[in-house]
Order: sequence, then C-alpha cells, then structure tokens
Amino acid sequence: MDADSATMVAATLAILVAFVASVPLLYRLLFTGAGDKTTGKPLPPGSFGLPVVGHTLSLLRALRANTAEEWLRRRAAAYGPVSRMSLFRRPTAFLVGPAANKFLFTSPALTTMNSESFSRMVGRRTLRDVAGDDHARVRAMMVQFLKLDAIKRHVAAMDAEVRRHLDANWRGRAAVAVMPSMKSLTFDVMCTVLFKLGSDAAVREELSTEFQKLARGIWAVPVNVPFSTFSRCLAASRRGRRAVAAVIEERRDKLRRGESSPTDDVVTHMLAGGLPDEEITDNIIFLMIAAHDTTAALITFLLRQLDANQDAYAKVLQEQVEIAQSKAPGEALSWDDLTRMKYTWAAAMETLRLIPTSFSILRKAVYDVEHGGSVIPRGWNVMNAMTMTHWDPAIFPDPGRFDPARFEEPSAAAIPPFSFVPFGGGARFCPGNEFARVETLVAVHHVVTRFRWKLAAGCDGSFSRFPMPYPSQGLLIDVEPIDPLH
Ligand code: HEM
Repeated sequence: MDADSATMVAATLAILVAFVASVPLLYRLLFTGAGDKTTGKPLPPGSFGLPVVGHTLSLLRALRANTAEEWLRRRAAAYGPVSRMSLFRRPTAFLVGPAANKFLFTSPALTTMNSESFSRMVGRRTLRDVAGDDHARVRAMMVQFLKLDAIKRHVAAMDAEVRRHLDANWRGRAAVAVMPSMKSLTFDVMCTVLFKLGSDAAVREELSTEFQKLARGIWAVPVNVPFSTFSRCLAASRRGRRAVAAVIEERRDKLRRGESSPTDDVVTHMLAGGLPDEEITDNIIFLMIAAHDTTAALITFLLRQLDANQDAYAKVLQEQVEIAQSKAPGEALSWDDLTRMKYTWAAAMETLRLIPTSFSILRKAVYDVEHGGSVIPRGWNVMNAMTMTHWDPAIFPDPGRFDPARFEEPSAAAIPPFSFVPFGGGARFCPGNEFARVETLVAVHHVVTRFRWKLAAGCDGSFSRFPMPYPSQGLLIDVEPIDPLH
C-alpha cells in the first residue's frame, strides 16, 4: 500500500469511527429531547430501543406469535399509560386507557396517517387522506350507502348472497376453511350491495383476484425491486385500478344516457358528486379494504369462540332456530328478524372485545400536544392498542372469559365510554358498523341453522396477527349439512 492509499484508508476509518461514535448522540438529539421548553412538560417516559430498528422487529415478532398484547402490557407496566417507543423508524407515543382512547379519537392535534405501503397499494387520495370538510364530504357519500335506512334495504340481497355462497362452497364438502370462505363471501356481498357488480361479471372475478394480492402488499416492506412481494402486489394494484377505472367509465356512460341514478351504487354516487376519477378509484379500493377482511375476521372468530364455548353456541343456536322456524320455506331474513338476534350480536361483540380485528389505531401529531402529563411533539406517531382496555380487569372482570352477557342489557349500558372501541371513535368512527352487523348476523344464521360443524381434528384454533388476526389453517372445520329450516 502506498502512502496516499494508507492516508485514504486512515481517513475513511476515522470518519467511520466518528460516525459510529456519534450515532447515540444523533439519536438522542433527534428523538429524546428533554421535553417542551415552554411548558416544561417532559417527553413520554420510555426508550426508543435500538437505533434504526427501534422496537419494530420485536413488536412484529410478538404480533406473529400472538403475544403482542403481553408485549405492550409489559411496556405499560414499566412506563405507565403514556410511553415512547420507536416503530417503523418513527418516534411513537403509546397510550393506554379510556382517556387515552378518547384523546386519540377526538384530539384536533392528531390526524390519520397511512404507511407508505398502504399509500402505494391503495392510493393517496382516500377518505383516510383527507380531513375537515373534505373528509366530511367524501364520508357522507359513503354513508349514504352504509346508514341504517340503506342497510335495511340490503338484508334480502345479503341473505341471497350468503345462501348462494354456502350452497356453492360448503354443501357437499366434508371440511371448510372458514376464513378464506368468509373473505370470499364478504367480497361478494360488498360487490353486490355497494358496487352493484353482477355475480357473473368478469370484472368481479378480476377485482377479487387482484384485490387479494394488493391487500397483502399493504403489510409488505415497501421495497420495489423485481420479484419482491411488494413489486408483485404493486403490479396487482395497478391491474386492480384499471379494473375499477373500467367500472367508472361504464357507470359514467350509463349516467350520461340517463340509465342510472346517483342512488344506484357508490361509484355512480361519487361520479355524480363530482369526485375526480383518481379519487373515486382510491376510495373504492379503500372501501374494499375497510369492508371485507374485517367482517370476514369477525364471522370467523365468532365461530371459533362458539366452538370453544358450547353453552354460548347452544344459546345462539336456539335464537337462530326460533327465527328460522318462524319463516316460510325459502323466505329471506328481514330486518325484523335481525333485531331479534340480540344474543348472537352480544356474542359477536364479546368476540370483538377479545379479538378486535384492528389491533391498534395510529395517528400523527400535527402540533405539539400534551397528554397524561407528557408532551407529544409534532410529527410523532401516536398509537393505542384496543386490547389494553378490552382486557382490563377493572373494566371487564375476568377478562379472558368469553361472556356475551357483558353486551346484553343492563351490563352493556354500564361499559364506560371509550373502553370498548373495536369500531374506533370520534369523527372517524367506522361508518360500516351496521353493514358489518347485518352481514355477520345473516352469515351466522345460515351457518348454524344449515350445518352441524366443529373444529377439524388437528385445528387448534390458534391464530397470528399480520396485524389482522388470521387463524391457523384458516380455521378448518368439519361440516355436515342439515335440512334447511326455512
Ligand atoms: C367487523 C367489522 C369492522 C370493524 C371491526 C371495523 C373497524 C373500523 C375501525 C376501528 C375504524 C377506524 C379507523 C381509524 O380510526 O383509524 C374503521 C373505519 C372505517 N371503516 Fe370499518 N370496520 C368494520 C367493517 C367495515 C365495513 C363493513 C365497512 C364498509 C362497508 C367499513 C368502512 C369503514 C370506513 C369507510 C372507515 C373510515 C372512516 C373514516 O375515516 O371516516 N368498515 N373501521
């Protein structure tokens, strides 16, 4: 090695050593200031963990192993109801308790935020990307089709979809994987009821295929290199968007020719409301994401809970059989029938308490804001975890026990506000909750009155989170048809 090269190597080494030595300092400067200088309030207690990775890998591992609740509980026990951590390379305030849920859902200092993968797969102009008047306007367009009056009109259509699905996919089979089956059912219901896509339409098939792939991409690492999961999902997203664009075009033509009305379906309604095509596409894909996996998980995990709690199953069965026996052969369920399914819905709520489909809600601070004696600086992410209140023994005694009676009156009325939040809260409270309720009740009615079923041998009912809960083997059950009661 000549002198110049030696000098170069020495200089490079020196820079490297200086950089490595300064990482902790840089990290502290960037992420761990003492707090707010004007109010004197400290930052939330805790640590940011390892540089760069922070707590991300540790939490992801816990989610996969279904120990994330325990992981978070340990943090809350160590640092209290407001603490800091670093997730996905962002400083994050982790909040616990009903007051924290209220703050997260209602504080004007917090705004919704999407991961880069979500934005690349779904779009950057969804309902989640808008706030204030824009949010209210687009949300109203969706609510038009999700509010109770509209849902009541959809009961018969949902009933027909559920019967068709069970006849085609359950009857004649000895075993069924519930989660994939329910995903396909909820996708079909959504296409029929919200988008008015005929069951034979090729576009429905195409959308379903591409949609499954793009939904996987939302949780993929956003590295767009050839053959990566992300790039494959991105290609599916592009194809899915083209399919939605074709639907928009077809609906626009119909509207121009006077062959349709804005009340027909969500796409036509958004077109008539003047939303640009790009924004309609983003919102249609977002609605598909919001509507279908969540409800599929609820129905699947409700069946899991019923299998494990035969007393509750017997009560659900009795309620549903009584309704079935009051109907004429082949007669569809009506809204009145659904209002009689009180115990079944209480069992569904108890399922959402134990296994909420959304693990946590994320927001971002748009300005410095105080909560629980700490200051959360502008730009930080803020997150809760639903199970921190859902599993709190002070709110739900013996929280691990499956007890639908908690959601029957008078107990239900005594649940403190912001303690049970599976559908969120505040201005972003899930507008699809009634839709999910009707879909779940109709599906459970036909499953329990048309099939004897139990978990298949070897299926233990365990599950992981990705972060949506997903049961092992898709919750494989043995099924045996029984004669329809109506
Ligand atoms: C069991 C089923 C469901 C659960 C547990 C659920 C849960 C949630 C939660 C927790 C939020 C709030 C997210 C946040 O605050 O960041 C939300 C928002 C939303 N949900 Fe649902 N959801 C379900 C079904 C549905 C269905 C069936 C639809 C539509 C048909 C739907 C449409 C939406 C929409 C559009 C939003 C965004 C609201 C906004 O930002 O204003 N959801 N959902």
